[in-house]
Amino acid sequence: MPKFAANLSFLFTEVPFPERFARAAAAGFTGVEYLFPYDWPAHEVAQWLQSADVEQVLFNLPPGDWAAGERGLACLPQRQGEFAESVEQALDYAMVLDCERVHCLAGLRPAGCDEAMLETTFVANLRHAADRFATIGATVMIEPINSRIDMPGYWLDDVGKGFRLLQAVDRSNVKLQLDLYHAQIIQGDLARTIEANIGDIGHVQIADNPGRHEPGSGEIHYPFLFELLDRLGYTGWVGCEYKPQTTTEAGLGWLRR
Ligand SMILES: O=C(O)C(=O)[C@H](O)CO
Ligand SMILES: [Mg+2]
Repeated sequence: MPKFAANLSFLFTEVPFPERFARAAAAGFTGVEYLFPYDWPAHEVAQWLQSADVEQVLFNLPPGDWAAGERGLACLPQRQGEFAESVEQALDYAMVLDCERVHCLAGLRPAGCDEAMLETTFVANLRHAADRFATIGATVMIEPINSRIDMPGYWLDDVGKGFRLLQAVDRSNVKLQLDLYHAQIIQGDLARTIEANIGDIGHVQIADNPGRHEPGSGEIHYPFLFELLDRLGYTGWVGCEYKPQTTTEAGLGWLRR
C-alpha cells in the first residue's frame, strides 16, 4: 500500500489549521500536505509538524491573489517578477519545513493571450523554479487540473499537455503531480496513464468522482490503482485531497481496508 499524506486544506477542517497536524497524526498519517502555509510564520508551522511528528510532504507556491480568483502565476507573461519572488518565498518555507516537494500552479488563461507566449513563459518560469529548488534538493510539481468542473480557465487542464511540458522544461527535478480525480474527469484511462508515465510522476493525489469525496464513494476503483502503484515501484506519497462526506475520521474507513 502506498504512503498517504493528509491534505490539511481538505481534511480535519473540523478544527483550526494549527490543530490539524496532531489530528492527522492521531489518525495514523505520517505526512501532511496543504495548499499554502504563508498565513503563518514558517517556524510556527515547523513547530506544529515537529509536535505532531509528521513530515511536510508538499505545499503550493504562492498563487497570486487567490481570494480574487487567481490560480497561479507561472503562465502569465506580465507577472514573471512576481513569480520569481513567489519562488523565493516558497523556497524559504521549504527550507524551514524540510519539505522536498512543492507544486507550482500554472494560472488561468488570460483573455486574448497567444498560447505560444503562455507556454514560453511557463517553461521559462518552471526552469527558474527548478534551478532554485535544486539548491535544496527539492522537486517542483506541475499538476493538470480539470477546467470543466473545478477550475474553469485553468491553463494546464490536460494530462498529455502536462507530460509534454515536462519534456519542454527539461529539468530532472520537475515532475508531474498526477491528481487522479482531475485525470478521471479530464480523460479517464487512469491505469494506463500511470503505467505509461510512472517515471515522470513525482506525486499522486486522490479523491473519488463525482463529488471529490473519499475513495470508494464514486466510480474510481482505488484498490486496483494502489496495487498498480505498488507493483510499479512507486515510492512517492499519495495526497488525500478529498472532501469528507461527513467528518474526516468517519471517512477514513477506506484506509483501514
Ligand atoms: O486543485 C488541486 O487539485 C490541487 O492539488 C492544487 O494544488 C490546489 O488547487
Ligand atoms: Mg490536486
